[in-house]
Amino acid sequence: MDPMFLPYTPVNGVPQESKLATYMKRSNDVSSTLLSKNLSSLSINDSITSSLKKVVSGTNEFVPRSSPSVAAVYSSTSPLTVNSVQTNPSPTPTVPTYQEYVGGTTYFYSAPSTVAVATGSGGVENSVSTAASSSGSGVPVSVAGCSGTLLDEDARLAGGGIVSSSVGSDVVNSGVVGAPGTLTGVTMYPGTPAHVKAALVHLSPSSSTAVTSSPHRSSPGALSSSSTGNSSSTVAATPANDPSLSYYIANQLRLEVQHKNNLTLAQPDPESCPDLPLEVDNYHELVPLEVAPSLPKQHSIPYTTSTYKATHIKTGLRYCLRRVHGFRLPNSKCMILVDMWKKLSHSNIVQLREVFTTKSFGDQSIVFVYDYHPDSETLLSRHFSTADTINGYTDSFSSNPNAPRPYSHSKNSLLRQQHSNGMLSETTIWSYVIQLTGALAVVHAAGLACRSLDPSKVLHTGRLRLRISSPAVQDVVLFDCSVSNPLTLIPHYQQEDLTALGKLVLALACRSLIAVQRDNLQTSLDLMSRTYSSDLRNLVIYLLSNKQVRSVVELMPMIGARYYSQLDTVQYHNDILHSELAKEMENGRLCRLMVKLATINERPEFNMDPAWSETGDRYMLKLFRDHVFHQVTEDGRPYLDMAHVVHSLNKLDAGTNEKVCLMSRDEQSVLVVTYAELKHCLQQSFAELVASAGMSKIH
Ligand SMILES: Nc1ncnc2c1ncn2[C@@H]1O[C@H](COP(=O)(O)OP(=O)(O)OP(=O)(O)O)[C@@H](O)[C@H]1O
Repeated sequence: MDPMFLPYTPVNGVPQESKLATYMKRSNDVSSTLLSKNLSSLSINDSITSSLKKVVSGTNEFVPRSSPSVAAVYSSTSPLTVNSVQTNPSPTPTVPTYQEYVGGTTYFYSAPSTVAVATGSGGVENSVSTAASSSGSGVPVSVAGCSGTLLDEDARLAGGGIVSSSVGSDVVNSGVVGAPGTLTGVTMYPGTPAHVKAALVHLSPSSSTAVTSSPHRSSPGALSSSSTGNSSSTVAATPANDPSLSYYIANQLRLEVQHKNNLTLAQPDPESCPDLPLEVDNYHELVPLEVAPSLPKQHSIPYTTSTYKATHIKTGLRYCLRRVHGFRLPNSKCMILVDMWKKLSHSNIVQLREVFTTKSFGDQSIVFVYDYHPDSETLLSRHFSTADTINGYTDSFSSNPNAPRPYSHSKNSLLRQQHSNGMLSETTIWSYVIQLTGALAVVHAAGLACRSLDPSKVLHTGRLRLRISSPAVQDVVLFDCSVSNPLTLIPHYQQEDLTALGKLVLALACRSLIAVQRDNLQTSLDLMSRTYSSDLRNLVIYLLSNKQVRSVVELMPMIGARYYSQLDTVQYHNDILHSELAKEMENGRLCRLMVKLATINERPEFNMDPAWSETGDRYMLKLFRDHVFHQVTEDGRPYLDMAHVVHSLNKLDAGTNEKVCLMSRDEQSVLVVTYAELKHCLQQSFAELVASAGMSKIH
């Protein structure tokens, strides 16, 4: 049986079942001197008035607003003026009370008898206005630990005020929600604001009943009243501000990220790749990133290569491993270049992490480890048709590149491929040019050369983002041992890079790999001029000319003002991502808060104390949890309002001085507490758990 519903046994005037008794026991420890000192300095009116001003003036917040209740009811009398005895001379007073937790002390105040029972749908405002008009009624009748503290069956029957009451089988409004004009510093959940209700009624008449219901604390009484049998949840939708739009990452971006996460987390399938080793050096969980080609591929290096996603054993991070089969490192001179590549970092280059040789694959292989970019695609597969995927930089016309061929054949093939692949926009091509020249500029400035700037070695990693992949492979695999200094050939390779870039741009403009074959160059340039600007043509001509020493820096003036539009696009996208990130950062913060609440609330046992989560500070947190998550409508259906949840958790996280009324599940007691105190309770309780778990800190 839930201890909440134990038979009534007054302890210091507080019903046992309210659990506030346990809370008060802690407060009893406070010395009487300290108590009287606290009491003399206590001025509820002041604090409430100030919080009232704050709330009324500053906010047109959605939920929850400060409710009237406590201060409105008890505003006109000194908190120390005990006159409840006048209203109820019984030794066990019959007026309802509320309690307030101030600086570690719980104060109990009587509700005015004139407030009486606020029943039905009108009860909310009735109770408030009545309470506000009853001067001299809101007085503390006792202090925690003092005898004569009130809250009993009679008081419950008397109802009203803050204390939610249940008379017979009637569901009685708790009278906690008030007219905005009578707001105090105490927060009670007021339900959906009037303007939203009106909007909802206007937009969807069928939902009006749902949103007009006042939310109530979950309570047995309330639940029993849902005899209509309608158990559906009520969702307080806010059409003007759809929560899914306002609280969470945009859908398209979410799908993108989710897809990338799925790929990142993909696990190896031992059946499809039985030969893959379980571990290679510091990496495991190898997943091939390319299907085995049916025909042997033409490579720019005379070795077979394979690409895998792998997980680092120690860090759990994912990497891309490029394995060159059957390669034996002739000497370690080329490692100078590897070290230079490892130090080079650019947003358009796939970062090289390390290079090692291994026999784990059953042969002598060399493995290049790169950053893993999920869902990336080579430009070859993205922009060139499958029929065209033989390496276009060799001759696809015949096995003999020197064999003569008719001009019309080449041109027709080009036109056919351009037509079937479709044209890329000039903006896209310039975007590619800007990114690739940016990468080349950094590589060349570092004294290196890419040596692999062809469509199969440029990755498209989403949203027009390019990265040059597989750096350093050629430097190692094609290393000429006869050269004493590996850096001497770099200027030559840099010139080759520029030629490769020219070919790539031309191929993209013609959407054909055969466009870059020597015999087709003129035709391709003509075709290109038909659609694209002369600037782009001049850029290609400059890159393909070999009469001069070219430099990537000289491409800048050709790109010109297009840099600005590229920069604008990138920054605009960055702004969007930032705002999405801000949303998710807030969600992460709330998630951490909820994790803390969940680890504390209803914890079955802690340090051999089964009641740990049910008493003291933790009890307040439990009531707060109910206040945030377990609101119900008048007829007992769940009342779901994301805004209320978010708002309440934010206040908890901020530890505001605003007060909130927390009601026990049996609706017999109400605890008035500030968010600051709740936050303190949360921190204390969680710190106890962390310490007990033997951990230093959890964020
Ligand atoms: N760093 C990386 N992160 C994620 N995926 C990658 C990475 N590098 C390559 N890939 C993916 O792995 C697959 C194979 O890449 P690879 O470079 O081997 O292309 P390829 O066309 O097969 O080249 P090659 O002709 O050299 O075999 C491609 O789909 C590519 O998108």
